[in-house]
Amino acid sequence: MSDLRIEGLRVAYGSRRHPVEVLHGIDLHVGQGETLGLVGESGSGKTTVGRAVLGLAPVTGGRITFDGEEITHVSRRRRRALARHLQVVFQDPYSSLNSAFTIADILSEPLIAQGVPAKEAHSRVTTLLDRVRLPKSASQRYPREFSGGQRQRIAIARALALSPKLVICDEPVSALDLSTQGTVLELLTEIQDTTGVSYLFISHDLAVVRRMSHRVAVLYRGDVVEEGAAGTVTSDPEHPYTRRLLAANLVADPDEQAERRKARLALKAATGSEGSEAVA
Ligand SMILES: Nc1ncnc2c1ncn2[C@@H]1O[C@H](COP(=O)(O)OP(=O)(O)OP(=O)(O)O)[C@@H](O)[C@H]1O
Repeated sequence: MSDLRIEGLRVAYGSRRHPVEVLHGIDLHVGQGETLGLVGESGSGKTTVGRAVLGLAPVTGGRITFDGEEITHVSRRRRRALARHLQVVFQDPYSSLNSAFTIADILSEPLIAQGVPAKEAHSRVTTLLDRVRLPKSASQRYPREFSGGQRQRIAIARALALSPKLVICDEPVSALDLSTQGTVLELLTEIQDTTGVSYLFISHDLAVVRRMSHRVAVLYRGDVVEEGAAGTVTSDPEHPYTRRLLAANLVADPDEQAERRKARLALKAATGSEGSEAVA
């Protein structure tokens, strides 16, 4: 079973004296084998929702339950144990994999952290690589030897190592070119079909969310303004904000998008800004 419920979730950054609330009491539900797409413009709070589920955001109100257990605030020990069921794939496959380790080490590390003996963990690497359609020979290589799409497939393999019930996919294809995006999305769908894993699929791209999700929730400035079946929300939205989002997506020119993405990546490379953490 996999059942994630978010009820009245509030998150505030800043100091205790000067809190800045970025989620204003939102409700979301991700059922067994389901993909809930979470869409919204930059800064609407999407990543913060994922971080709150992983215990990485300052939650000030509401509750998060997973399979009936309240996980809003749990001990470090319990959080580590929960990592067995709750995993994450981040946007940036360049910084989410530790460049100092071989792929075999990267894929076996979550298993070892959960108490699987090293030898057995290493023996599972080939199966994991196979699942994301990478050859066995990849195991002795380093992240820098792979393309962006291949690295994202390695990140997906790592997230799957513990056979989690739910994976938070936070903009998992935004850093990839269009054809590579397709391959990675197809892979995520195939994995869901065979394993029954649930996804909380975060993206600013309504087209990607429409393709991946059973249901879609639209986040606007920290509030869920619309939620429903993916087809309905993305083709016949009720809320004016969703309509604007849809219009913006429809007029988006793929070449222009590619240019913007290139500029973002160049900026990231220059400033080293957008980091990401691994959750073992
Ligand atoms: N660690 C932090 N400290 C202070 N403010 C933060 C922090 N992380 C996020 N915020 C703020 O919270 C708001 C929501 O951010 P969040 O990253 O969740 O949005 P998002 O919808 O995922 O945006 P993007 O698509 O750009 O990643 C933004 O105003 C952001 O500036």
